[in-house]
Amino acid sequence: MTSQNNSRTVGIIGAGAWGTVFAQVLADAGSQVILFTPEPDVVDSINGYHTSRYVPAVTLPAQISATGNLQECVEGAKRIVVAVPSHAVESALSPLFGQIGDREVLSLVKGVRGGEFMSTIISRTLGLAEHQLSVLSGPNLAIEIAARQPANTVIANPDLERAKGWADVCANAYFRPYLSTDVRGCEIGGIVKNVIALAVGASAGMGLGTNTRSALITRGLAEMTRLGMAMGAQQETFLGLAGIGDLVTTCSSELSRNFTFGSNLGKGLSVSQAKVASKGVAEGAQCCQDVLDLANSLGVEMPITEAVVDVIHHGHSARQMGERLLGRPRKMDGVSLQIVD
Ligand SMILES: NC(=O)C1=CN([C@@H]2O[C@H](COP(=O)(O)OP(=O)(O)OC[C@H]3O[C@@H](n4cnc5c(N)ncnc54)[C@H](O)[C@@H]3O)[C@@H](O)[C@H]2O)C=CC1
Ligand SMILES: O=C(CO)COP(=O)(O)O
Repeated sequence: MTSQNNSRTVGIIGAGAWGTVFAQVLADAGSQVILFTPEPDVVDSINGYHTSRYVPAVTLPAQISATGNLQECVEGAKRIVVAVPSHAVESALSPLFGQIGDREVLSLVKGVRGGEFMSTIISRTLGLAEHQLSVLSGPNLAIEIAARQPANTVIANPDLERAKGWADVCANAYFRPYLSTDVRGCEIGGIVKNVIALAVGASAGMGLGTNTRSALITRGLAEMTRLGMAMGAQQETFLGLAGIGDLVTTCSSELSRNFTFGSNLGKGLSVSQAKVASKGVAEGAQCCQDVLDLANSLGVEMPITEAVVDVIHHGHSARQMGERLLGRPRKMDGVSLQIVD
């Protein structure tokens, strides 16, 4: 099936859980959507049966088709969405360098690599002009949205008209975008919440309850905000959907791969066992070292992130993580904006 070359055709690169469900969001808002994935069984399943193993028990709208040919995905598309995991962004997009023209691009990716945010890497890899890329981030568990449960999100671009353009294309009866000019803040929120969800998941896996969860969410918000402020983000972003909103969702749901990954660690699985058990990419495990490196380069203190890195990369147990955080020196309550707290 090929896309129709009209103003409502969107090409999505990446047909995992979020790319596929976002295709449904766009189709329900009136677009034709063509998904690219290198997985032939997923192409066949979407084109032949309107189903995908990434979103079980969901029948996708007829306006969605799939292709294993990257050029076919983008050639008829008026707008382009990037929905691959952070580690695959460069390999997935590099064949398209210089071919996007003046079309608008939207990143759904939540990750950081080598000190660079996804907006920077995607823009460079595709050869985009300034502000051609918008970022979508918020409390958006794909499986809930697949069931058309109400969800809000944030679309960010320093040029608000471009963010509005994307909001017009994806707003529907159950999906409501808010707007922001704070791309960096939205990206930091979407990254750090995954790391904190690993810690919260680990505490849940150890059998700990809601007090521990609230403590980690609150102090996690402080870490996220400190890093964001040190990087020029706006403080209010972290009190919005892309900050506390996504943090609460990801730290509260067994639908979250990061929460589940952490929970498996808390139950005693090794990092490699937890990775095998994971039903999709857990970006927090992929990116926690990058977040810590970024924080260290700026002199920002992120004790929960540091403890997560020690579990993911240095063989610490979930129990050791808890002991270490509880043994820290006394602090003042509240979100201090001092980079060292
Ligand atoms: N699943 C969710 O609820 C949400 C996910 N996100 C973010 O969206 C991004 C993608 O996540 P998911 O779709 O959930 O991942 P997933 O783990 O469900 O699927 C990953 C997809 O990427 C594809 N892929 C891998 N390498 C590729 C390549 N080189 N070229 C093209 N496709 C490639 C795989 O074939 C697979 O279809 C992540 O950064 C995640 O944090 C953001 C919000 C919600
Ligand atoms: O970003 C998400 C929810 O907003 C998805 O979280 P997980 O990647 O942990 O499943």
